[in-house]
Amino acid sequence: MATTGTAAAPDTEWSEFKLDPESEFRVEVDLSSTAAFEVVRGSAEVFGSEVATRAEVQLRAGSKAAVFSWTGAVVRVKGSRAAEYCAGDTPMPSYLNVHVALENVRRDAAAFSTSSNPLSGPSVMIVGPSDVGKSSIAKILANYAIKHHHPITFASLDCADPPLALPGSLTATIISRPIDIEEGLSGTPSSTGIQPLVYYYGYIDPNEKLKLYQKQVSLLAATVQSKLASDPALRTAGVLIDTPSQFTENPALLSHAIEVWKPSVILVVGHERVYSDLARQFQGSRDVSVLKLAKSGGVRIYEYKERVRVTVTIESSDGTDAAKTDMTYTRSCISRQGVPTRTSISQNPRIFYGTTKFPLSPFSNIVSFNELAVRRVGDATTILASALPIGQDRKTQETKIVKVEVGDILLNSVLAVSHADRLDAIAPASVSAQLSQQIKKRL
Ligand SMILES: Nc1ncnc2c1ncn2[C@@H]1O[C@H](COP(=O)(O)OP(=O)(O)OP(=O)(O)O)[C@@H](O)[C@H]1O
Repeated sequence: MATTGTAAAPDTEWSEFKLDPESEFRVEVDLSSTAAFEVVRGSAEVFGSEVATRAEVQLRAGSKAAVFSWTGAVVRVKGSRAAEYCAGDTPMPSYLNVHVALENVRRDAAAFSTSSNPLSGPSVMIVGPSDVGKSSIAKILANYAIKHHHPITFASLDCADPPLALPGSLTATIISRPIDIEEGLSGTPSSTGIQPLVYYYGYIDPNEKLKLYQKQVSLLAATVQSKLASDPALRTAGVLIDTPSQFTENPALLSHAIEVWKPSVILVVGHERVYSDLARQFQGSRDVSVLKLAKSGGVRIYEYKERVRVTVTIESSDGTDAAKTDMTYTRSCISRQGVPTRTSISQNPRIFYGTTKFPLSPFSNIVSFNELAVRRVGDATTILASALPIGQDRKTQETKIVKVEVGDILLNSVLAVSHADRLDAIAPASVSAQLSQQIKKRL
């Protein structure tokens, strides 16, 4: 479909766009300022969340959005935009087909489940390289499930960009309301009142401490599965599992996650080789279906330069504009530049102060160091393999619990607050999702 819209207007004025049925309006906001859009007529959605008519939706600096309409709509936009256009060629019909198939499985699971033979809904793992729209597809499928009144479990194994916690975390949550368009999952209250489940891995690349990462993935899977087993509504709705791009590069990561999560559907987005490997592996299987999904043309890979500019903004932030900056860019920038993760985390005010719509009120809670027991998972010292005790290898060091002497070593560090009730249970325990302590302020 040809691009339609009004001629370039000043940032403060609305520009109107007419959307044909099954087309979407894509907008990329400038890195330095914000924008807003409104659905004037018709019905439209953003990643499956319906947009109210005549309600202004704010878009953060550097963010991208796709306003999709099944039946046609008129949208208008204002603010600083780097790009905007309408596209008629979208993979949304194929995403809807997947949803319909998942919905059939949910319906059958609910209809034929008995106490002696409890049936489960689909467990869907989404796999693909970086920037192909995996998280967006997970959101679309979650929102569509919620439209059918299914509270659904949403797990993210993407430790670089977890939707609900600090980078370095693996998370799972139950969502029963449409995902907030402006704030994402972190701005979507769970009407079930259940806190998100967070396991802290502490690095943004799963390969950095492979054994530790796999251990945390297994723990998250086991906890989610036991929750689903005890709750028929959640079990029949199933689970959506978003994964990091490294799963397409390191087969050990992918096969381990498949082993512990036991997905019934694997959606492969934008990666032929992984799709054909998995399709071959599960050929003829009645338990696992492997499907290939097309990447949306709207998902654009960020240029290295763009990512660097955003990081600079965050690091010199005073809590205003940078507070609205999307972590997606930060994360990629950190990994590319080799900047220590914790520096950028502690200097990103959004994590501690929230956003304009959902402000947080962090507070200091003075605790004597004598009352704190600080432990690090993994031995930071690099010991020669030949110097390790017999039967131990470097991998076992990655999950070792090491005592940390409180002091300067914690400067600029963010600590996870463990739910463990005993020190020797720290490793298998989840951590608090309500992390609002900035240790450096107290040192
Ligand atoms: N159809 C679309 N039109 C415009 N932008 C889109 C579209 N789909 C996704 N995006 C945007 O593209 C960016 C990348 O999408 P997303 O985070 O879903 O990809 P991903 O594969 O999960 O990335 P990563 O592996 O790096 O976490 C996001 O900013 C998202 O808002």
